[in-house]
Amino acid sequence: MVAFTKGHGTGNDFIIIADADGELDLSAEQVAVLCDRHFGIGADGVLRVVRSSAIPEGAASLAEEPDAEWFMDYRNADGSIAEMCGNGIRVFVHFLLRSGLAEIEPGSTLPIGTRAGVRDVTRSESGYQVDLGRWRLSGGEPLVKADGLTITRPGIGIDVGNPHVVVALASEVELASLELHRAPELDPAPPAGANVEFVVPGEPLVRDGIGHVRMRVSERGVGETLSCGTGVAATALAVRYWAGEAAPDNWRVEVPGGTLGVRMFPAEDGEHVALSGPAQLVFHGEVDLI
Ligand SMILES: N[C@@H](CCC[C@H](N)C(=O)O)C(=O)O
Repeated sequence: MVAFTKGHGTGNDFIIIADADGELDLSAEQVAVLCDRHFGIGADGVLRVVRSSAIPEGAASLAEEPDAEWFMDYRNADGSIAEMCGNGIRVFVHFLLRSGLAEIEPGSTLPIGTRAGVRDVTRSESGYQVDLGRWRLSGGEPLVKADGLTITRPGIGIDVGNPHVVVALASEVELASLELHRAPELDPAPPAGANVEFVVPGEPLVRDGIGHVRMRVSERGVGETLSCGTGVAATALAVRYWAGEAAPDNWRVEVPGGTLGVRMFPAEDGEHVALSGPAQLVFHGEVDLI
C-alpha cells in the first residue's frame, strides 16, 4: 500500500505521493489508473515528492541551486511527464509545509526542482506565489480547431517552462459553447504537443491598473481542467502582447475553478512571470498500486 494525499489549486487536482528517497518506480500505466476518476482515486495529475538527490533529473536542479532539496516529479493524468505545473507546485509546497518536510514562514521562499529548472515559491498569508522564470514566445501561430467553435482561429505559442497555445475568442458566448471533451487540433502541431487556452478579454480589459480575462483550458495529457496555472500565466502574457505597450503587468485570470494572479517583472536574465494563488489539501489515504 502507498500513502497519498489529495490536494488542489483552484480545482486543478493532484494525488501527492511522498517518496523522499526515490524508491517508487511509478509507471505511466500506474499513474493513469491512479488518476482515473472511475477506477482510481481521480485527479488531473500526480505529484511525486522526491529529494533532488534521489532522482536523476534532480542533479541539474542541485547544480542550479544547491538549496533545492525537493524535486516535483509531475505526471499528467495519462501518465505522461510534463516539465512544469503552476498549480501543482503551490500544492507541492503546501504539502511539504503541512507534512513537516520543509519549513517556510510567510514572506519567505523555497526553491523547488522541476524539469523546467528550479522555481522559487514564496509563501504569503493567502497562498503561494511561484516565479515561473523567463517566458518566451515559442514561435508560430498554429491554427486551432475545437468542437463548438464555428471557425478555425489562430493561436499564439508561449513557453513558460511548458508549451502553451493561447487563442483569443470573440465573446463569452463563444467561450461557453466550446466543447473540450476532445483535444483541440493544432496546425501545425507543436512537436511535443501543447496545452491550449481559450481566452476572452474582460470588459473593460483593465480595471484599476489590473488586466482581467476569463479563460478555459484543454491540458496536454489531461483534457479540460478547472484551472491550469502555467496556462493562466501564458494567457495573461498573450493578452498583454496583443494589447500592446500600454497594457499592465498585473493580471487577474478567471478560470472555471477560481481566480489566479499573474505578475510580469524584470529580472537579471530578462522578464519573468509569476503566478499566485491558493493551495489546499483535501484528504489522505492509502492505495494499492496495480
Ligand atoms: N495544470 C498544470 C500544467 C500541467 C502540465 C501540462 N498538462 C503539460 O503537459 O504541460 C498547471 O497548473 O500549470
